[in-house]
Amino acid sequence: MADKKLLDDAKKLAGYRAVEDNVKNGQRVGIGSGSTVKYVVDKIKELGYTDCICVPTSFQSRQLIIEAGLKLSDLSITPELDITIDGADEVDQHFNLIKGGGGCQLQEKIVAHASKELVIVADYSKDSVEFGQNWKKGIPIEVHPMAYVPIIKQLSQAPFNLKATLRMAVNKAGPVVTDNGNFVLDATFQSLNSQHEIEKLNVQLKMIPGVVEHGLFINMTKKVYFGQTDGTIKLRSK
Ligand SMILES: O=C[C@H](O)[C@H](O)[C@H](O)COP(=O)(O)O
Repeated sequence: MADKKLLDDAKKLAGYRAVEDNVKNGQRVGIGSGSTVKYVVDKIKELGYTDCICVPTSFQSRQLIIEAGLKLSDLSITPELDITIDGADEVDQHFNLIKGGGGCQLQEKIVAHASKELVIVADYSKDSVEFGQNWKKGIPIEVHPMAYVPIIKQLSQAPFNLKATLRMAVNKAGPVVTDNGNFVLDATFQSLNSQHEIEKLNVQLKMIPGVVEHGLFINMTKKVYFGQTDGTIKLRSK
């Protein structure tokens, strides 16, 4: 298992640099969720960008914005954003993202879609060549609670052939309940070999009644900052 301090330092590098390179004071900024995004908010605060209007993607990121004393908004007040900076659980060579390890995929995708640009910040462990190479927990799928059993069944069959399990809470009895009151399934797969297959799955999952959103983010980002163990940053862009 990767050293926690190394990972944390790498997250910080990526989060800080992404803000320095991409955010200007006064912009409308979507704030992603997860442990890496904390450093994004820290840097916006440190730079004194108090005119930035920040739209959160979860309860956690809302708290980060409030605690940093930054301007909080939402999509009903600020429906168009200049940029969103968010983390990811995996980024492959084609910039396919797996997100939702923290259960925030629904609001994250909505906010990213409302943004002109999505910039991803991550530590080196998220950097993959092949899809699913590093992230073994499967694709997070947010579902309406009443539908979770039929959806698990449907996912196990063709054309999906996914093995989905209900994500269970750690310090609470029962399932994880998202910020939107839904459940999360984690769907592992045997092989998703081509970009075509991944893109097909991206659409097919959304067609299942009861699936609210999923953690595949395809064709949504062109810029990813990976913090490295040696204190450098690997920037991948297209
Ligand atoms: O649901 C959580 C989000 O998609 C996160 O952005 C993702 O899990 C990455 O989180 P972290 O920065 O903690 O690795």
